[in-house]
Amino acid sequence: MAGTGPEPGQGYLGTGRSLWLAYALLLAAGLGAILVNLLQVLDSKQLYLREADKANANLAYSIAQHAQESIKEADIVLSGMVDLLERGENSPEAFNQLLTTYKQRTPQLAGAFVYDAQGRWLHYTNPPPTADANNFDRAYFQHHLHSVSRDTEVSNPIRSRSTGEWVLPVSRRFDDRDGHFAGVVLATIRVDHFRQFYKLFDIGQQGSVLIAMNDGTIIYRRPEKGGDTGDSILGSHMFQSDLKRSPVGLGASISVLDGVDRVYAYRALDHFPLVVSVSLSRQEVLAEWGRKAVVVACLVAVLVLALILVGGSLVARLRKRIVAAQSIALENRELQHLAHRDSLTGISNRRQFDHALRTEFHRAATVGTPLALVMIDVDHFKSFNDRYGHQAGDVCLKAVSDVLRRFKVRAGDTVARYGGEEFVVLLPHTDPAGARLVAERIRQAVQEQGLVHSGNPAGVVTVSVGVHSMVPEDTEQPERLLELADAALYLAKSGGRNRVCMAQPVV
Ligand SMILES: Nc1nc2c(ncn2[C@@H]2O[C@H](COP(=O)(O)OP(=O)(O)OP(=O)(O)O)[C@@H](O)[C@H]2O)c(=O)[nH]1
Repeated sequence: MAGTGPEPGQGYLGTGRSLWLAYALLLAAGLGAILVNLLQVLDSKQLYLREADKANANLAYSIAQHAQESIKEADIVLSGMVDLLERGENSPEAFNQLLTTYKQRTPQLAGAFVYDAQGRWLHYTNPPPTADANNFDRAYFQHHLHSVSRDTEVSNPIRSRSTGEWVLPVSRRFDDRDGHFAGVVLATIRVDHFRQFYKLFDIGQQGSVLIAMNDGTIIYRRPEKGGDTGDSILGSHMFQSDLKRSPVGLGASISVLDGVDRVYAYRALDHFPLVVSVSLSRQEVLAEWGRKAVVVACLVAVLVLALILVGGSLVARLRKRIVAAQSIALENRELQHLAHRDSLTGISNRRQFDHALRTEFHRAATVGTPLALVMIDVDHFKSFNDRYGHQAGDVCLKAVSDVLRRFKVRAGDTVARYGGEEFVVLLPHTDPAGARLVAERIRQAVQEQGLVHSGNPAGVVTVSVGVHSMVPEDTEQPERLLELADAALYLAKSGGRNRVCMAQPVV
């Protein structure tokens, strides 16, 4: 009987594919979770770096403002001094008193000084180191001596000759009544002023704050280890690259001074030749991110592992169930097959034949095609059993069924054991002449097998065959065909056996 479900092999194949698909989905889910997490972790890293950039930029702005204000205040002092000197209205004592007042009101100032056209000390807040002290050699003095500009000059940091501390010189020239160079006024800003301000900021253990001249000379740098006042930082990435592109910006590089990898913000001052920068160590900026990333990575790994383990075990269980269901289905199919087979001969049994007969009878009635039934009965089989034994009788029945099997040429043909030593062959689309031909061939084939049967006048096993073919009417029942074929078989038996008889036409 043709099955309705997939073949067992196909079933396993389909199941195998589904399971592989399930495993692949599990793997994809795991990989997807890892990927999403990786992207999130990378994104949060950028967030930390952006936050650091923002903090650096704000701080750089603040210290640039601070530096600018500090120098402007010193410049206001210088403007006042130049004004008084050029008007020549004050006595030396009053002028010195004025300088002292300026210094007290401007705490960032280390001192305020006036030098004549030869560099000699005229007025000062701090006394000269020697009686003949002269500042003609100072860079700021030389600048004003050779420049007609009356602008403020901020020069590279120097060690004060009066106090010995590092100072940032802010200076202007003053002229005599004829407009000739008459000397230089100088206000010095303590480098310590910047140190005190910069130590207020939280820049971590390895961050840095820098104020430098725009030729790369360090005014002050925190941390102090690795870059002193007066040293040059011109080789840094900020001076070599960033500042050439833009006066304000962000950057990241490994420090040429201490080898620390930092992210920084820098800013050139608007009115003075100074640059400030604030930087944070990349390692410190990303430390918290790194810790969180490790925790998240561990959690994701555990989750993915759990997903794979739980999912894998579910898929494995599913696999077992499917395999079990398939083997049950296979067994059922085998049982079903066995239920329709005759256990001795392996051909269809009576039940299967009854089913086929009903099906084909109704089909023939519907379509209007002939349906033939050939009934075969072994002759003198009782005597065969008696002579050769029951087992030999079984062998004989199998041999007859083997012959019949050969005559099942069409898919719709049914060869069945009807009972005992009686067999049937159901032939759809077969008219009486065709059915008779098949019946005669069966009879001959059995005889030609030459199975010795001394109880049979023919000397070998023979069969009697009854045949009937009809185009069933809608009103008729399948039993009608059976009755007529059986009647034909009776005729064959009563007519001497080993022959084929057709059913007599019914009037
Ligand atoms: N060995 C064996 N014998 C069977 C089987 N089924 C039925 N028989 C025997 O078949 C014999 C049938 O005998 P009968 O009905 O008298 O028919 P017969 O001897 O063939 O005589 P005719 O049909 O008139 O030629 C009986 O002895 C049954 O026991 C079977 O499965 N195996």
